[in-house]
Amino acid sequence: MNIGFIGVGGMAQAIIGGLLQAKAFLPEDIIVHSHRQESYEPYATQHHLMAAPTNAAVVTESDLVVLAVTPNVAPAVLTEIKDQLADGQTTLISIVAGLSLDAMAQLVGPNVPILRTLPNVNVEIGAGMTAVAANAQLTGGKLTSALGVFGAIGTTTELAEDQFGVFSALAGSSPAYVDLFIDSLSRAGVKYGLTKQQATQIAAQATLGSAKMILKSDKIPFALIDQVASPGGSTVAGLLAMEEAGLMTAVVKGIDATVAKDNANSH
Ligand SMILES: NC(=O)C1=CN([C@@H]2O[C@H](COP(=O)(O)OP(=O)(O)OC[C@H]3O[C@@H](n4cnc5c(N)ncnc54)[C@H](O)[C@@H]3O)[C@@H](O)[C@H]2O)C=CC1
Ligand SMILES: O=C(O)[C@@H]1CCC=N1
Repeated sequence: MNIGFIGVGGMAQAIIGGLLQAKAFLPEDIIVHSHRQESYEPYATQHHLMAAPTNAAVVTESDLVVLAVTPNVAPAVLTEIKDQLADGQTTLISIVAGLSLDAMAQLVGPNVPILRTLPNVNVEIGAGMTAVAANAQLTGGKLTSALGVFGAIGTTTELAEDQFGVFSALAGSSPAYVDLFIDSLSRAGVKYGLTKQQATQIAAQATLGSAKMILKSDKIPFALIDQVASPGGSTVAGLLAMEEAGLMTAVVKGIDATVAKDNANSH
């Protein structure tokens, strides 16, 4: 089984890094091509991957092909590789935000098995959160293989396509928002005399532990707050000050803006 990548930007590199770390694919079974030869060739050489000369060649060489280009060029790339996909032998896996199964089928034809996914960058360390939706052509062993790609590098969840927008905000974009939160905690630590490195390590480890607690607990996060906020203590003072500054409203507004932009870009 081999896997090709069309587009070798930030997200493709995160997936490839995760797959190599998980030993889900051998380096020589990973084929890459993207727009700029000067960036994908050195990347392929560095990681001992196969570099293909064209997008069409990636499809011809691959059992699974991951479309990892930005949404604005995805339709043109799908049109470019349509003939190589037409026999339905290669499974198309898209990670393109906002691009529906129907829109893809209209571009590549009705026989192609397609898995629409929305991974997040944490796949790079095997801790991804990926939404998946398969079309009717993707069944049996082909479906198992396609799902296995993301199962090897994190958690997957089957999702109705009309929920991909909110998923993209809560899982696809949220690593950036959590990074902002951790950096804000860390900056506050610097304000009180910690080094940035110390403060970041402390804030990141505390955030990781809290996420693990939430996943393990049968309580909602709001209930866990009360476990931390001692009566008359410092945490409740901090919580009230954060709320006065509008933390929850700011987060929900951020998600509203993310979902609105995803909707505007979707087809
Ligand atoms: N960055 C993230 O955390 C996530 C990104 N995505 C999706 O992943 C896709 C890629 O995003 P990024 O990696 O962030 O973008 P990027 O800009 O880092 O990578 C895009 C890649 O596509 C290549 N490319 C452009 N035109 C091409 C063409 N005609 N043929 C072949 N390759 C071409 C570029 O050279 C580059 O390697 C997007 O569709 C995005 O919606 C989905 C989930 C998370
Ligand atoms: O920013 C973006 O458009 C993509 C979708 C989810 C994460 N990154």
